[in-house]
Amino acid sequence: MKIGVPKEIKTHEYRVGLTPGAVREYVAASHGVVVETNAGAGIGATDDDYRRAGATILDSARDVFASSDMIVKVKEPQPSEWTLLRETQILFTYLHLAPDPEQAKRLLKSGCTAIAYETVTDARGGLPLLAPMSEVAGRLAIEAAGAALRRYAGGRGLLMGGVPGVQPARVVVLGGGVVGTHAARMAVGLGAEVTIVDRSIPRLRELDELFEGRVRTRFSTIDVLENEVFAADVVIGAVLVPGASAPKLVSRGMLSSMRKGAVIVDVAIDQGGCFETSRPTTHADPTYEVDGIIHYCVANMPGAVPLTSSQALNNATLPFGLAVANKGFEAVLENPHLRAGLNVHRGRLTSKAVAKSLGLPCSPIEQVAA
Ligand SMILES: NC(=O)C1=CN([C@@H]2O[C@H](COP(=O)(O)OP(=O)(O)OC[C@H]3O[C@@H](n4cnc5c(N)ncnc54)[C@H](O)[C@@H]3O)[C@@H](O)[C@H]2O)C=CC1
Ligand SMILES: CC(=O)C(=O)O
Ligand SMILES: [Mg+2]
Repeated sequence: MKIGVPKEIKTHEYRVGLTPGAVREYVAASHGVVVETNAGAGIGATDDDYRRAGATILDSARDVFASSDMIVKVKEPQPSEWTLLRETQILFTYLHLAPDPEQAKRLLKSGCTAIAYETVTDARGGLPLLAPMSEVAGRLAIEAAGAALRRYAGGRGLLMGGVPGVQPARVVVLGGGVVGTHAARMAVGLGAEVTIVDRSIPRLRELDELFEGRVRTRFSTIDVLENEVFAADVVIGAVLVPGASAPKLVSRGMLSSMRKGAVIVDVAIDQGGCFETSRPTTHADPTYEVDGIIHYCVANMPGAVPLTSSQALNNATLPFGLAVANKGFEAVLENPHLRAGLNVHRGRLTSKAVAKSLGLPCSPIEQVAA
């Protein structure tokens, strides 16, 4: 199969779909790889590095899309890429379609087969292609919150861990999955007072054991959410219902009862965000203020640390990408975890959660594969 890697063009997105090391693996498995010139610039990989790995360098995204059976990317296609996608082409990337009807419409119209990293599953019930970026984003969330808490940035003027004799920041993490756990680890490490709110009691038990009493865990109810959010200096939004739009846990009305200068980092923004007042921002202009509360809602946080992120992402995507390259759509049909990743096929939506969030019909895979 011919695999194509265009350069990422989302604002300040420096990751790359395939690293030179991953290209070697595809080439070793007898696949051809074409890479857009400068696609690896963000991780310091030159065109020559890709040539040495066995890739052919092409001058434009148009050429890459035109000559590939499968496109491996990082972020959802941007408007200029929509028209380059072809019928029967496989697209393997993050999509986050639930809160993005325009993207869904374009993918359906293209006739392509789109596998979304964020809904591919594993045998343990996890999301193996989302997890590495959630690890990165969770850790970055605390760095972002620390910067936004500074007075000149509009924040409360608080040091995350305080100093001896002074109250540290109160950090409340909504959702104790991968993002939430990694955010909590960073916040605990800095000396903050950390509470994790989740609606899964088994998960709260695991977190209690993992952190050995260094975080408070709370079961998510309206009362608990209000009490915790109103007393917080930092709230991290890290909930996920796979494939679906994020539940709105914090309304605009609640902001007026929060501490002025408190910081919201809505990591779940790629699924629409869990604060009513969240809207996607970019690394170029990451924060804005509503009712005295600083909002940070960057939808591609890991793009800021592309060396770490591209490596971690490629480690996770490689076995799945190779399976598709080796077997084509048959790989999706025979592997339930890749099947969970299939969002769009030949003009139909195949993910129940995505279709429900978009209010569109869902076609089971048996129908679309026929
Ligand atoms: N902005 C960015 O750059 C990035 C965003 N993300 C996003 O971060 C979000 C979280 O991802 P993960 O941590 O990997 O998900 P996860 O599935 O590991 O964890 C989600 C947690 O949310 C909990 N939850 C669900 N509904 C809840 C509710 N109503 N109240 C309380 N808890 C609830 C679940 O029980 C689960 O523990 C996703 O939307 C993901 O796409 C991930 C990476 C980068
Ligand atoms: C998960 C995701 O959306 C990202 O890494 O940008
Ligand atoms: Mg995203």
